[in-house]
Amino acid sequence: MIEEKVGFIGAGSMAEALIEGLLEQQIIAPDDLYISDINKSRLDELTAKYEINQATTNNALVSKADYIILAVKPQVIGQVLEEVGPKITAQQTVFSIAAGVETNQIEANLDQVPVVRLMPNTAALIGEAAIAYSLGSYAGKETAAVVEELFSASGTVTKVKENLMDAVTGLSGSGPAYIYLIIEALSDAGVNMGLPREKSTELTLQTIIGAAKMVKESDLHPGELKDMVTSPGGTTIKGMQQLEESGVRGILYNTVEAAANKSQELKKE
Ligand SMILES: NC(=O)C1=CN([C@@H]2O[C@H](COP(=O)(O)OP(=O)(O)OC[C@H]3O[C@@H](n4cnc5c(N)ncnc54)[C@H](OP(=O)(O)O)[C@@H]3O)[C@@H](O)[C@H]2O)C=CC1
Ligand SMILES: O=C(O)[C@@H]1CCC=N1
Repeated sequence: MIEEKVGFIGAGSMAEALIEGLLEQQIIAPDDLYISDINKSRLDELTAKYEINQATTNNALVSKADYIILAVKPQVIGQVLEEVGPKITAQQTVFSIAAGVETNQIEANLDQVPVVRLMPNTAALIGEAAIAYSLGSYAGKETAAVVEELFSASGTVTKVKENLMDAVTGLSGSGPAYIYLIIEALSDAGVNMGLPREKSTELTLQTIIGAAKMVKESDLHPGELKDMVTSPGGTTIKGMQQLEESGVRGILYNTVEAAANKSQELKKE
């Protein structure tokens, strides 16, 4: 367990996923975790649920935490930084999980403080997040080690150049939602063909988990694995024809591009 104190400004769904990951994996003791939020009922809910500390103001949290995680919406990051920036010292580290917000925008409100831009996803709740990060101008190897220490139990952690963070956001930050839609649609499709809902969802889930594990563990290209499923003149290739005719590849390109572009735009909002 780490000795440092961690504070979340913003107690929304992503903060909760990270908090649950940190506690579940025993990275930090509940007594060393602080949260603040303008929504008092949400704050009460999370502090009661996880038995963590509630800070009455964002600045009260800053006075307690070694690592400060900005988990508010991108649109309010500027106002939060104006409020807390003057109180943060170079002995602390600021993490921002806000989509689109660049480290230099954050550094502009701070005095030579190490800053980490982090893009997790909600699977942190179960230790299965895809997490990417980039470092600001005052963050070096020591800060990178802190990122690993804090978040590697919440999923995979990978460092990328900051100019790739919008792409990461469009792919893996938003990605769980795309997959949930696919799971729901496949389950519906099974029901449409007569399967009971429970069976259809169970079969859908295991198919997705199995296929993902095959790609991860077999070292084979997804195309080769697809070829192994498609018997000549069989059922799979007929299904594939439908997928290709629907333009599913282009739809996925466009989906990630649209989300990444939105991430780019958020920095200006
Ligand atoms: N959800 C996700 O899957 C992911 C989200 N992110 C990023 O995480 C951040 C949070 O997203 P998410 O958890 O979905 O959003 P939420 O809206 O669920 O959480 C944000 C919380 O911050 C509160 N808040 C607003 N203003 C302030 C303030 N001035 N001081 C303190 N708290 C405040 C909000 O209260 P109120 O609701 O009353 O405004 C809300 O409870 C965003 O920047 C997003 O880009 C990154 C990766 C994945
Ligand atoms: O939808 C959003 O803006 C956030 C960022 C990535 C996932 N959720």
